[in-house]
Amino acid sequence: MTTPRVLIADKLSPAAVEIFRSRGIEADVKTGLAPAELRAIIGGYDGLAVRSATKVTAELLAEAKRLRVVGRAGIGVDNIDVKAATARGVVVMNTPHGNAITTAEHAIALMFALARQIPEASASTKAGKWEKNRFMGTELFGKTLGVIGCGNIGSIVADRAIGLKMKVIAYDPFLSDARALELGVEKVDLPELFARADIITLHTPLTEATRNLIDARAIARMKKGVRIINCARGGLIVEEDLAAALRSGHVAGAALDVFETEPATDNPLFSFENVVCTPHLGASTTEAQENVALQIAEQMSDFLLTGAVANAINMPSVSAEEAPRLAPYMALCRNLGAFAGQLSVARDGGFRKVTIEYEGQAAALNHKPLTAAALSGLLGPLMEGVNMVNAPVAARERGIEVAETVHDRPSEYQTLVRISVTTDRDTRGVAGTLFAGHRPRIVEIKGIPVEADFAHHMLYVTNKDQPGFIGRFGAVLAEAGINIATLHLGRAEKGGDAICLVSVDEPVPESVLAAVRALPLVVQATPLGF
Ligand SMILES: NC(=O)c1ccc[n+]([C@@H]2O[C@H](COP(=O)([O-])OP(=O)(O)OC[C@H]3O[C@@H](n4cnc5c(N)ncnc54)[C@H](O)[C@@H]3O)[C@@H](O)[C@H]2O)c1
Ligand SMILES: O=C(O)[C@H](O)COP(=O)(O)O
Repeated sequence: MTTPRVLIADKLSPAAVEIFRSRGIEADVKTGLAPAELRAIIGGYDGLAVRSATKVTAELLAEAKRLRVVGRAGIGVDNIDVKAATARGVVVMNTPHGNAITTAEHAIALMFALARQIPEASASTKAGKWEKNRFMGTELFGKTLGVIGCGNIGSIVADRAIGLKMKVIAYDPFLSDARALELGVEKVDLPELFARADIITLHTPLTEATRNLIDARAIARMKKGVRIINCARGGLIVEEDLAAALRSGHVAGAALDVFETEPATDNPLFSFENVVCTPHLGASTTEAQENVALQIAEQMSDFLLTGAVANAINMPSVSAEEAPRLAPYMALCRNLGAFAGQLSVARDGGFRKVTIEYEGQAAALNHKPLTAAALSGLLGPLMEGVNMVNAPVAARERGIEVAETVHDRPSEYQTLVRISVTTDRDTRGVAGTLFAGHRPRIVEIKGIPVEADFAHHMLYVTNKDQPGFIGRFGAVLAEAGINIATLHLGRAEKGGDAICLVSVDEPVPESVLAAVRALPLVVQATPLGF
């Protein structure tokens, strides 16, 4: 394996470089590059590590021919075109917990800053004004805090606010009653939160559903004198609507760490005295930056070196312990998928449904990545650059139904995976096992037992089980100078349907295939490659 190369494109703690290098990965730090500069060099890297500054766009990904992973040292991935990355088979991973406490603390700090006008009071005091009567604050004790988005950060904010003796109400469509009880928050719907909260704090990701969540209509439903804190993402608030509400006095103040356009150097909200601003500092503590840098470097290294996948947005997880155990199964599933895919495309042109069955030891494994591997093999004949990241999406986009069945019945084999593909004409199944615990081997084709290893060049022939086939078949290949490496036969019953799977030392030319197909007793012949 060539040494993987990673580009660190945003400012990360030096701990990240140390981790990459200690794992034998080449790491270049090039921050502040213009999009064109980044596009010009991205082709040389297997991994890209970013924070929120670098925009990982479809245009950038189009140049990233060798890229396998984008690592976000932080939480929000709205600066990464995850759909485009997925389509190109690039894993996107983040560090979901590394900066959560730090960001929650920033939200609490902003809440105090807002309640006591600390930034303004500090600036005035330092200017020698001693304006003791100008700054009259508001107590947080007993006030109602409305938390919108009660995930990792929102729940830490809630916990700290409860410690301050605030009443916490929360709106989050995915917050269960049990979790709300555990957190000590009251679960409410959005209109109720707007109507009751003295202070509102936002902790949702920026998605199409949350964009412009706080607009003029939402603000009109809030209490007069409400204060709003945003440590999540700029696009959650319509900034002109907030400015209008600050002007009218409906909103008493706002504290913003994030802005619709960043870097925010010229924003109409800057002119308000009762608006506290920080330059996207939510995650900026030494501790959090150390956490996310270490974590993303470890995750990316594990993936690039062992195939382990942690905290991926667009792929099932594979733990570092599982990765070596799953590796031979992934090869088995990919090859079985490729077998079924090549056969179905060659014979019928496409598939409608694929069923993947796991039996014996395979039944106890994490089968999501195995199914993804099977789909990547299956779709190989239909699309270029398919892998475990983009195959499940590609299958969905093509309307292919994917079913997984895990059997707990005793299996004839210690471990078995079977892939059945339904086309408009037929359903064909192929099953395989791991020989000696690691070597993928075919054990059944269309219900007919046959034992064969996967090989680079193979020829799959179905024929009538009658004397004379093997001699003629061998002669056709021999006349064409094609050496048979292995030959495996199977039949449904004496004199019935039979199959012949051979591995050969070179690809079988079309003229030879035609000669094989013309032989008496031959039903079909399909070249396969693995
Ligand atoms: N300012 C910063 O520096 C900084 C730092 C870290 C994270 N963030 C931002 O904070 C966001 C939240 O981070 P997290 O770690 O708590 O994420 P999380 O995924 O743990 O929590 C997000 C919560 O939002 C909820 N949610 C989703 N859609 C919603 C909707 N329409 N209405 C209400 N709730 C909804 C989810 O159910 C989830 O519980 C991140 O996506 C990121 O954008 C900002
Ligand atoms: O989503 C995040 O993790 C935060 O917005 C932090 O962004 P940053 O890494 O650019 O500080």
